[in-house]
Amino acid sequence: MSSVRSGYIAIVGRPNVGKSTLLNALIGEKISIVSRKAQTTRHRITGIRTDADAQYVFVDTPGFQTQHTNALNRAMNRGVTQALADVDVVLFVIEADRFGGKDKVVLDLLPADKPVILVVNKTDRVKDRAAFMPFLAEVAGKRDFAAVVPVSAANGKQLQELLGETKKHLPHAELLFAEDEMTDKSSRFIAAEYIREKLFRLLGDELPYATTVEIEKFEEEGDLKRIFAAIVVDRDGHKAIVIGKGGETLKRIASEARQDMERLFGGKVYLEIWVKVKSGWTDDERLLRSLGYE
Ligand SMILES: Nc1nc2c(ncn2[C@@H]2O[C@H](COP(=O)(O)OP(=O)(O)OP(=O)(O)O)[C@@H](O)[C@H]2O)c(=O)[nH]1
Repeated sequence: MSSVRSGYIAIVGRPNVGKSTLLNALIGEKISIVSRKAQTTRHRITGIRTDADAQYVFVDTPGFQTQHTNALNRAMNRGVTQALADVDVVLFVIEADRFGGKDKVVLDLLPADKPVILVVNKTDRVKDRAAFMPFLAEVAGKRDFAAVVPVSAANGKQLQELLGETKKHLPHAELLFAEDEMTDKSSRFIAAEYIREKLFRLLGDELPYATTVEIEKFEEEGDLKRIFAAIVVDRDGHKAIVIGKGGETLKRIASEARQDMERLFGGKVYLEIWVKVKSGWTDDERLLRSLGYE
């Protein structure tokens, strides 16, 4: 049996409990964007943390990111539960000072037979320590949690404990992802990867084989990033596919990629994308290199 553990983890919870902050705190600087191959799997990988003895692969569970309860309900119907069936362990995040209806909605979605760790976040905000213990006990009684771990994602408190509890539920397995599949590439590269990922997701089989993304300008002003990107195709017909009827496809690609970037970069993003035809670009070695395909 391998002494290394490696598995999939979903971070769920109602909007605003700190899921993105927690993910970023757990994976640190090492941001891993999925390769094209990996995107064909059911989950989108949002980050990978590799320690000497464990690899934690965090996956996105669509539906939990939303601010809108209606959309959350719709997502539930689309089978969020099913998506969770594949992960090894679920981190269910709540805030340290409340457990409300929306938390309950999420909790009720979690498969009964899956290890779920209750992550009580934002402990730095707890003022009334005497009231916190009974609160913890009450929430902890709402299901058979694999563990209960109070943390502060923002201050990096108790994250080792959380990783330790999480690790117990990862299968003994060789690394799911080789070290070289993990990147700590530049924001520029990540921006391009997000757009590629949307292209792949929205166009699927229709995606023209020779398509790539070029970041033409990447400007930062405080918290705001202005990103100008081109989707490069090699035929006019392909351009039409990427743009879609009435520009719908391109609009969706841009809007979804922008939301992902804002989540990852933690600030506002202004994203402008256009589609460029460069015939025969696949043969142009210099261009390929400039796009990161060396
Ligand atoms: N005080 C405190 N604030 C936190 C902590 N973790 C996250 N926050 C704040 O809580 C807010 C929501 O955090 P996010 O990480 O965006 O929450 P989320 O669950 O990913 O939110 P959605 O994307 O809407 O689902 C932000 O303002 C964070 O700065 C924490 O440990 N302590």
